[in-house]
Amino acid sequence: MTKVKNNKTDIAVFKEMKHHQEKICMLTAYDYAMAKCVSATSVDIILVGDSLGMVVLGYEDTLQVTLENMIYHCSAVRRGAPDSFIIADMPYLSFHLSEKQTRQNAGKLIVQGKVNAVKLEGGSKSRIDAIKAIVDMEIPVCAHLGLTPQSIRKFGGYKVQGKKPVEQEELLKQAEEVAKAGAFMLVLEGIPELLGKEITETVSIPTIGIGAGRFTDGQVLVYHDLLGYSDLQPKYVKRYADLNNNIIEAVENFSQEVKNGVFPAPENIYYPLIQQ
Ligand SMILES: Nc1nc(=O)c2c([nH]1)NC[C@@H]1CN(c3ccc(C(=O)N[C@@H](CCC(=O)O)C(=O)O)cc3)CN21
Ligand SMILES: CC(C)C(=O)C(=O)O
Ligand SMILES: [Mg+2]
Repeated sequence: MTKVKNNKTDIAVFKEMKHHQEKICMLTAYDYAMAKCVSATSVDIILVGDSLGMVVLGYEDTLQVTLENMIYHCSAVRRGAPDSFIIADMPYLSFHLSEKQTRQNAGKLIVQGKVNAVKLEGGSKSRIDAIKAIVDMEIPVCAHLGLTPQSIRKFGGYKVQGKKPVEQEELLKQAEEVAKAGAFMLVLEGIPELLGKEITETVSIPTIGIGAGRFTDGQVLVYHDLLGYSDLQPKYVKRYADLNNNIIEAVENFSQEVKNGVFPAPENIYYPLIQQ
């Protein structure tokens, strides 16, 4: 199988990857240092997710994240990953109120946040209109369906969506509609594996799953979750590192060495006095 050449700035690459059944890997990043690490890997897409409200800012949910928060973090991620394909989440209330505000906010993420594309949650009639308005501005849009975290008040918690046949039909219909509206990619979150497979086989655009099983065209996780750097452990997360505990151990070693005078050692000192 020939690997699709990925210059990481052309959205056509992702459609080709779907066509060649080459898995697409997406990961979140929220600042300069994280973006530098992620861009040093084979990860194809960096997502500046509104999950930053929870994992970086300590909010209870993603609803309080502002456009200014997103722009601030996007521009830091861009500085750390100058050549990567970066997608920014449109935060709650930034694409719900009017077409004019939707267009203005998407434009600000592109111009001030310096990202390549924006992502917005939902597939209702007004969300479809929002996707069309942004695509009309030559901005690539990634759609996001299923367990959309900005709908937590409506869902009454982070509950797997599309368990009932009527919900499955509705999600399949919405997936077709976001693709028809011009979305170039679709994130599927928190749905049964069979539905993730059906949607992926039905739509022409690449699907990226998080808690959507094995058959989506790619996978996305939250940086902190895969590194063991958050407390959240939903079923779909696999931990590849144990950062929380590693950090606590390292910081405790530092604190002990300060308290017992082991740090700083002579090699950490400018022009150390001769030891007596
Ligand atoms: N750190 C982090 N990771 C995420 O993936 C994430 C965020 N934050 N914040 C925004 C949303 C919230 N997300 C969540 C949060 C909790 C569950 C959860 O507890 N799920 C249950 C499923 C319950 C059911 O069966 O309906 C689980 O046990 O996995 C899922 C997604 C996904 N997003
Ligand atoms: C989990 C992904 C899909 C997301 O939307 C986020 O990080 O905000
Ligand atoms: Mg998000």
